[in-house]
Amino acid sequence: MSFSFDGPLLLVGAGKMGGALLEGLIARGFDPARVRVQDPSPPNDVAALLARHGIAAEARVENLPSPPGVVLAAVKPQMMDAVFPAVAALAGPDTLVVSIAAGRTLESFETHLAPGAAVVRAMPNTPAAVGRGITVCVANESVTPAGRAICEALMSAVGEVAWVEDETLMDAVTAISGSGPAYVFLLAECLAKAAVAVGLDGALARQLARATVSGAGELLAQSDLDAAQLRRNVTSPGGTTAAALDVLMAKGGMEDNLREAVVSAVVRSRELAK
Ligand SMILES: NC(=O)C1=CN([C@@H]2O[C@H](COP(=O)(O)OP(=O)(O)OC[C@H]3O[C@@H](n4cnc5c(N)ncnc54)[C@H](OP(=O)(O)O)[C@@H]3O)[C@@H](O)[C@H]2O)C=CC1
Ligand SMILES: O=C(O)[C@@H]1CCC=N1
Repeated sequence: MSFSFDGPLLLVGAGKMGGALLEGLIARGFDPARVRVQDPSPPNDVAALLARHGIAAEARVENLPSPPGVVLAAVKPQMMDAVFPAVAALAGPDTLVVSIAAGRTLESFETHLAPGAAVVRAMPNTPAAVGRGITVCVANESVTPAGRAICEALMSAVGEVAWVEDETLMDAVTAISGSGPAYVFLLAECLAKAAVAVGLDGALARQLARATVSGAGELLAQSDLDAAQLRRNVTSPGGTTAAALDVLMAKGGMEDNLREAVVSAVVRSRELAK
């Protein structure tokens, strides 16, 4: 994997998502010596990752030997206006700014940067930590093909990458793939609770839920069949799955519920832009 930019990678906000990206990048060969991290108090698991690779977590990064090649802005959207102006002051003419903040527009970064600054708005997800993420990106007009290639190299190190040209689609992307892992983890939680309700002990319930959700996910990833066919393959006529799906697929069931949930996430993403 080649990461062809000069200067350090400056990660601003090494929390759950910034930490997951860094973990994935280092695991796939990004040189930790090129990383600077601004985060006054990373969570314990990220602090341990940084310590393992000799990376300091700095309360505020000020003295860089050269402008960062890439700034990865990964603080909470609500904090970005407070944090980003000082970070923007470190940027040079060739710095590529990549924001992963939900809702925050390209314009909200451009206002703090010199005219013509290259900015990408990206939406990754936490499976990036195990190289199984998906990131959707949109670039402003100043991002060159080389800038896109740098962003593509960074994000494809931790999973799949897709680009959109219409920034307004990013709210929908956020609601689907950014937040989506939480919906799947909730499914695993609910499955484990249901298992207990029908008589299994908690440990076996959690084991079955974890193996079933991750195994089904892996089958979906590896199979040529689509999700609907894989579902039909489990569903013997008149059998147990059909009995369960009659409940889940009833009007007001999972499809309606998930659509409402996604719409709610889209609305929230738009609110975070303000
Ligand atoms: N979590 C996810 O699945 C995804 C998150 N995102 C986006 O990633 C961003 C981060 O989200 P997430 O990782 O969940 O949030 P976290 O709160 O886990 O991470 C943000 C980190 O920034 C730290 N921080 C606070 N102040 C500063 C500062 N002045 N300079 C640098 N860092 C600071 C926080 O510390 P402290 O906790 O002490 O405040 C925290 O460690 C958000 O914008 C979110 O929209 C995008 C895709 C998926
Ligand atoms: O919940 C959030 O706002 C962030 C963005 C997508 C996933 N987590």
